[in-house]
Amino acid sequence: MTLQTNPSKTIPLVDIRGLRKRYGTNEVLKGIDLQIERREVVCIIGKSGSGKSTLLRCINGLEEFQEGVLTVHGQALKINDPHAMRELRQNVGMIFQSFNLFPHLTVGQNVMLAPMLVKALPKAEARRRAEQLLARVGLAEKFDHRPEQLSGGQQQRVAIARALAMDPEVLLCDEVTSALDPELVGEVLQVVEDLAEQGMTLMLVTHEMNFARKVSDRVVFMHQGKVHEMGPPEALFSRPKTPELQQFLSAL
Ligand SMILES: Nc1ncnc2c1ncn2[C@@H]1O[C@H](COP(=O)(O)OP(=O)(O)OP(=O)(O)O)[C@@H](O)[C@H]1O
Repeated sequence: MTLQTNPSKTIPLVDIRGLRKRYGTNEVLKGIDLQIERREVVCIIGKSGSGKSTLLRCINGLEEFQEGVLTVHGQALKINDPHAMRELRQNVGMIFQSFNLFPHLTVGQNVMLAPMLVKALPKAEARRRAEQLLARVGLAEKFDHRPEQLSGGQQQRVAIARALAMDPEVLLCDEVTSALDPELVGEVLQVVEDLAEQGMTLMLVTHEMNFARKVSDRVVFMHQGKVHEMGPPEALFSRPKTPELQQFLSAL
């Protein structure tokens, strides 16, 4: 009898091995090894300049890297292969600090655009999906509004709906509340928390430590371009092992 294995059970959704990235002579990622399982919520923390954003940008192909292997859903990221990169971008959603909505389109059109252009989804279907997603982020009634008529928190929730419209396997969030007024942070974090509870695989770069503690399955502390320490949030925040993490946490 041959033993059948289920590849989706054995291969991490995101698999990063020996990743090195340089800007000129400045090595920003110095050999990252990190595996993210399906449905896992991983928060990445660390000082400014430790390479957190660069790591996320490598995962969705926005940045080239010089060494290492990065696979998503078992497919290796090949920056020079446009077909492979198109597939990757469908599997990996990303939300940035700035919302980057198209100002001349309505909220609904912003959410419908990529599925129609990239996935060739018929307009009626794209509309139905956009309506569902906007309802999911609590903005059903804003479908025909322009982005400028929305608060920053609402615009970020539209950006989340737009990323979800491509049905990504994993969603990368890069400091999604950093550009918001403090009173608008909570509504966006709540949407992200809901996604986590619904089983979305998430990688979040965040400075919101309470949030990281609450939603993460695992927290990764980056320091000088390396994964310096990682573990479950209780252990990492309450019993940091390295002086660098102790220092980082005590400076907050
Ligand atoms: N496009 C670029 N060109 C040259 N250097 C860059 C570029 N982007 C980032 N860097 C450098 O790479 C290093 C890591 O930057 P990165 O933005 O990944 O850090 P970070 O941990 O996300 O910081 P922050 O918390 O401030 O966003 C920094 O030294 C930064 O100056």
